[in-house]
Amino acid sequence: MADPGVPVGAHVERILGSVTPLAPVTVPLGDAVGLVTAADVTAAVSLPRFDHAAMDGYAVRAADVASARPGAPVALPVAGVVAAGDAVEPVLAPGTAWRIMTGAPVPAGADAVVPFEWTDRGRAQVRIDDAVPVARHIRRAGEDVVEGTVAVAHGTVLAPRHLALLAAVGTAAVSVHPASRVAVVVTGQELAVPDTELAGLPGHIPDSNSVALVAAARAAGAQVTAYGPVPDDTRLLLEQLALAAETADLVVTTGGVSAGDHDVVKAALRDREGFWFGSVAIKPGRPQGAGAVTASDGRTVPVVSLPGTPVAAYSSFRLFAEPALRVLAGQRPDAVVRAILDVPVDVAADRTLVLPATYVAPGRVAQLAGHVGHSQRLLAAADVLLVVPPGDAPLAAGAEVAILPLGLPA
Ligand SMILES: Nc1nc2c(c(=O)[nH]1)N[C@H]1C(S)=C(S)[C@@H](COP(=O)(O)OP(=O)(O)OC[C@H]3O[C@@H](n4cnc5c(N)ncnc54)[C@H](O)[C@@H]3O)O[C@H]1N2
Ligand code: MOO
Repeated sequence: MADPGVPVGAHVERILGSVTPLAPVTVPLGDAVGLVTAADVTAAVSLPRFDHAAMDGYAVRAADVASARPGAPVALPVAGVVAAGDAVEPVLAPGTAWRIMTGAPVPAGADAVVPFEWTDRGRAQVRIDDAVPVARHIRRAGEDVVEGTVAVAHGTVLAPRHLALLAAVGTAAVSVHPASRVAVVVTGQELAVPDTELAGLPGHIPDSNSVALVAAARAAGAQVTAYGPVPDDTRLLLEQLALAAETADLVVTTGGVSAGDHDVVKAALRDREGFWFGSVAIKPGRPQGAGAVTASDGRTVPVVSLPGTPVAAYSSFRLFAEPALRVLAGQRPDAVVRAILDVPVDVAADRTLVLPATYVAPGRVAQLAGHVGHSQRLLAAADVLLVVPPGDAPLAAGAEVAILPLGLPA
């Protein structure tokens, strides 16, 4: 009877056991997109920084124009003009108006802005056709963010909107966990780099795992270096692994982890302290390995060893390597996304199934027809992978299921 394998969650936990967030660095906002804040960021200046006009028009005291009605206007002398960027601190005397542009500081003493459309746009004197309530068309200092309060919290994945907010509250640089460095080491003497002329090389196939995993790690925000293909030789593999660990925060290997005569990754690492090779209760992706090596500078570099079969390599990367990348980046390891099944799916009693599926409507997914376990064509055609945990009965239409989205992050 085959080993049922350890549960998916237990294997994730094993990997995360040797992963800690990367030490924070301070980077300019322009370099921070996609990185995670390592501390709360407080506002250096309020937003808005000062009371400013929200419309082009006239700053007034609301009381001075309270009697204005269409047909019974009020006239006020215009004391001056202030535009956005004028380095002035104007003062409004009672019974006067300042001509003011959107974004300009509201003169002290004014408490409302009358838009041009309600006036004759006069320059020396202005006719105001209607009353305005106090505070109308003024954006108050600090009404959005008050100086000294938290603008962006610790643990935020910095998107363009967060960077804009940080800039707006006077922040030029931010403390973040740096982008992780991932080494992808593919193994297998059958592998040829993709532009190799295969005609004279019977038994060889294009290396697609390097392409997939380099791109997947980049899409997850990592800086990636590819090593290999490494032939089935433990000495060469250990050399490449040691080299890879020197400049990586995580090493991902593919191939050579099952039961064959040439399963080089397992042969090279299985007896090392801290390494584990065995079965995970999942299909595809049953044979897996994990451990850590020590770089020459003393860093512990986690190693995630994925099976070579391309669909298993990709889905295992998403399930087992990405949580480690999230932790390195300062995020929570899990990023569970769910969808509703449009049609039932079979489950397995003893293992998680990973199945290609497409969206049939927003939030509703259906397994792709013709699933044969290792089809790279179906993986490429899918929108999501269903992650169906072990169970006793098929999951019904309408049931919620965890998914791995396959699109690129927005
Ligand atoms: N006797 C057993 N045989 C196998 C078992 C088992 O339990 N007992 N498990 C099977 C399962 S499940 C999987 S998955 C594979 C995983 O094997 P390995 O990780 O050792 O991978 P390889 O043997 O190196 O390769 C498997 C397959 O994938 C192709 N491959 C590998 N690397 C690449 C690449 N970079 N690009 C494209 N294709 C690649 C390789 O040529 C093989 O066809 O083991 C089963 N066997
Ligand atoms: O576990 Mo493997 O099912 O062929 O990826």
